[in-house]
Amino acid sequence: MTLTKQKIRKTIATKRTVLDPQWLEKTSTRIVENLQSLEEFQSSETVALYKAIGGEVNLELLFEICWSLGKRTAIPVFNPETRIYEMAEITASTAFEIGNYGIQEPVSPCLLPLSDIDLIAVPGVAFDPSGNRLGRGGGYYDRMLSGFPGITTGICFDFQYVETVPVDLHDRPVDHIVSETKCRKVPKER
Ligand SMILES: Nc1nc2c(c(=O)[nH]1)N(C=O)[C@@H](CNc1ccc(C(=O)N[C@@H](CCC(=O)O)C(=O)O)cc1)CN2
Ligand SMILES: Nc1ncnc2c1ncn2[C@@H]1O[C@H](COP(=O)(O)OP(=O)(O)OP(=O)(O)O)[C@@H](O)[C@H]1O
Repeated sequence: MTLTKQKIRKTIATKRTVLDPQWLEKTSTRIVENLQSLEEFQSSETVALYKAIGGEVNLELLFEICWSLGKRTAIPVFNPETRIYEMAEITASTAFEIGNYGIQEPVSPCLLPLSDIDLIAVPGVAFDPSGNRLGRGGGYYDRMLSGFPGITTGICFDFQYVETVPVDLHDRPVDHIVSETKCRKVPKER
């Protein structure tokens, strides 16, 4: 029997609340290193990252690394009119404020069309070997990714890599899953 989405969210959320901040930082650094070893990351000119909340892998280091490599970076920003997330460019001089769901967002977003983005680093509550992703439940990334032609890379700690994630029709699998121990390439559908 597959666990329901709600049940997996609860199990992982409990594990996330007890993470040691030092472990989280150290392990996030290893994940950032692993992500940099991906060929698709190396060849990307524009990458979308995220501003971490509640026990998520912290990608803060990666923004500066991207800029020093000449890559542009973006993060999701909430559009209150459409109630969907869009991508906005982030530079070293971007000013942030606390946005929707308590996540940092740029004060004056400079929107980037998804077609300008080569790779999206996707946060998740859990991922499975087929690249299926369980998110926080808003369906926001699912909606963004449904119109995205580029590479998607799931970002998680090993404890979030589970046997199976229940899938819905709208769920789009990611192309890779990067954790602290490895970069997993998701096998293409046969
Ligand atoms: N860092 C980060 N940015 C992101 C996402 C994400 O998962 N992580 N999103 C991914 O789509 C979008 C925001 N979606 C979100 C959806 C729900 C909740 C949330 O807190 N929901 C429940 C609690 C569930 C939980 O903690 O797991 C709540 O409202 O209380 C947060 C963000 C866009 N930006
Ligand atoms: N591409 C889409 N188009 C329309 N509705 C969608 C789409 N993707 C997801 N939804 C809706 O959003 C809701 C939440 O979906 P789901 O439980 O898969 O979220 P999630 O992937 O865990 O969340 P998130 O992507 O925000 O992290 C569902 O009611 C689903 O029907």
